[in-house]
Amino acid sequence: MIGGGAIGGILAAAAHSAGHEVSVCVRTPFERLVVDGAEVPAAIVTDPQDAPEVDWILLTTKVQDVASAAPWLRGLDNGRAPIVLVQNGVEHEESVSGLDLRGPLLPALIYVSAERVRPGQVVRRSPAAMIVPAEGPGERFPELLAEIKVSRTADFRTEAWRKMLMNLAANPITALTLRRLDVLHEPGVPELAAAVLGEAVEVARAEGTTLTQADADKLINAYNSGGDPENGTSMLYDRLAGLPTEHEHITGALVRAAARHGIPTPQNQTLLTLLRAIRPSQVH
Ligand SMILES: NC(=O)C1=CN([C@@H]2O[C@H](COP(=O)(O)OP(=O)(O)OC[C@H]3O[C@@H](n4cnc5c(N)ncnc54)[C@H](OP(=O)(O)O)[C@@H]3O)[C@@H](O)[C@H]2O)C=CC1
Ligand SMILES: CC(C)(CO)C(=O)C(=O)O
Repeated sequence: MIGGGAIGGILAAAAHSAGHEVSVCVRTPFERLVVDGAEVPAAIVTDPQDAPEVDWILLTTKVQDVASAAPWLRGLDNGRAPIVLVQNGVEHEESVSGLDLRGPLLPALIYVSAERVRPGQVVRRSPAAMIVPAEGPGERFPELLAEIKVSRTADFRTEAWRKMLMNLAANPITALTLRRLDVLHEPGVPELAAAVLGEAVEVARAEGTTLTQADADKLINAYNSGGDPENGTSMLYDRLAGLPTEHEHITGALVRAAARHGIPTPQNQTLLTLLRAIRPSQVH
C-alpha cells in the first residue's frame, strides 16, 4: 500500500482480512495502523530503499501527491505486480504517465466515507465498495480484498465520471463551507449542486461516457433525501487538517475537459476559483 491514510488504511485492513501480508509505505511515520479501533498487523515502511518484493501495489495517495510517491512506485515496481491506482477523478493513468512504470496499471474507484483522524488512525463512516475494469488485472483484483464488494466494469470511463459527479458538488461545497454533508440541505445549496452536476453531465457526455441528466438527478435526489449528514468528504477532511485539497484533479479536471470541448462551466469555474484561493497551513 502506498499511502497509509483513509483509503490506504481501509484497503490494508481488507487485504489483511483476505489473508495477505501487507506493507504500508508511508510519508509521515507512525507505529501502528489502527482502523476503526482495531490494529491492522501490517509492516510500516518509511524508506523507499526498504521497499519489499510484492505481488500487488496499491497507490492510495491524493492525486496531487503522486509525483512525490514516485520513489515508492519505482522501488516496488517489479514489472509483474499490477499497480492499482485507487483515486478519485478521471486521471488515473495520466497521473502516473511519465514515471515509466513497467507493471500493468489498474485504475480503481472506491465508494466509502473515511477519515484519517491522525497519523495511522482511520475511521470508516460507511461501508466500502470498489469498481475496477473487468479486463486485465481487474479479473483477479476482487480476490485481494475481504469485506469490500468489488465490481468489474466494461466501461470504466463512465464509472469514473459517475464518481466524479458525486465528488464535484459535495467535495467543494463541504470544503469551502467547512461543513459536513448536512450543508447540502441549506437553502439554495441543492440548486447549486444541481447546476454543478448539470454542467458536468454535458462534459461527461462529450468525454464519451453514457451518463445522462437522469444520473445527475439520481445523485441530487439521494443528497436531498438522506445519506448520513454527519459524513464529510475527503476534500473537507484535508481542509480541516490544513492540507492542500485535491481540487485541481476534481473540479479542475472538469473545467479543463470542458474547455477542450468548448462547454461553458461557470458554476464549476467559480468553485475552482474559490478552492484555489484557500491557503493550506500544512504543506509537505
Ligand atoms: N477519504 C475518503 O472517504 C475517500 C477518498 N477517496 C480518494 O482516495 C484517494 C486517497 O484519499 P484518502 O485516503 O482519503 O487521503 P488521505 O489524505 O487520508 O491519505 C493519503 C495518504 O497518502 C500519504 N502520502 C502522500 N504522499 C505520499 C508519499 N509521497 N509517500 C507515501 N505516502 C504519501 C499521506 O501521507 P501523510 O500522512 O504524510 O499526509 C496520507 O497518509 C484520493 O484520491 C481520494 O479522493 C475516494 C473515496 C472516498
Ligand atoms: C464523496 C465520497 C465520500 C464518496 O465516496 C468521496 O469520494 C470523497 O469523500 O472524496
